[in-house]
Amino acid sequence: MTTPLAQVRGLAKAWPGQPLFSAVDLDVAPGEFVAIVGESGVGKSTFLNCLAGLDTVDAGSVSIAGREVTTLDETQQALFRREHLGFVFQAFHVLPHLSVAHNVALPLLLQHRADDTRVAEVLDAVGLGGLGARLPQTLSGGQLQRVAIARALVHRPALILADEPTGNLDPATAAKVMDVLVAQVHGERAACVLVTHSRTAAARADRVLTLTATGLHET
Ligand SMILES: Nc1ncnc2c1ncn2[C@@H]1O[C@H](COP(=O)(O)OP(=O)(O)OP(=O)(O)O)[C@@H](O)[C@H]1O
Repeated sequence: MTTPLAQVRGLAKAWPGQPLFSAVDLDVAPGEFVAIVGESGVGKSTFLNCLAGLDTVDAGSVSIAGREVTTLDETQQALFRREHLGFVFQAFHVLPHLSVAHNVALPLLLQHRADDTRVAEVLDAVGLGGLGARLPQTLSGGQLQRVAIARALVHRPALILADEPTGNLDPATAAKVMDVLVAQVHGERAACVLVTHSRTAAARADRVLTLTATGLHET
């Protein structure tokens, strides 16, 4: 059996006065695409943040690429994320004063691996070829979402975490974005955890799991 790229055991999380989930177990293999669905407010985005070390956990362990993420200090977590993770947030977090190409290049620049050819390649892949010199404010919401996706993929991360990446897109563009994610996962053997309310997007995953208060369940 392939060693999991991400392994979660007994994860539990509550906000003050608001228990979310407990007993969450998950294995994601390299080259595997997992979709997580579930009722609004159950804690899907929080779960992704826990995987990325962006939110603390109350119990359990998260191992990614053989490293126990929950025991790293903040600096170590930031370096770990930079190298191993690509994160597509619900809010795009695109930097307004940088060009589209510069925004997409950031993960490479942070690792001192500038690569204009790769930036052009991912912009092409998400249908934004030729828009690299533009400023984000001149793009539509759907185009900004694709900038965020290109930025999450540009450094070929081992694990892609995507929070509703097609939420702002029309069906045709959403399908194209899912094509890019699937190609990255299956072509580059990245692992991907996608959180979505879209049945169409979830259907592109290898496995669909439902998050409830008592864990992740096969659907
Ligand atoms: N930093 C935070 N501090 C306190 N409560 C929070 C925080 N982040 C999220 N929550 C609360 O935790 C609950 C779960 O939020 P989360 O966004 O993880 O759910 P979700 O399943 O992704 O929801 P949706 O499908 O609507 O996006 C919500 O009630 C939210 O208000």
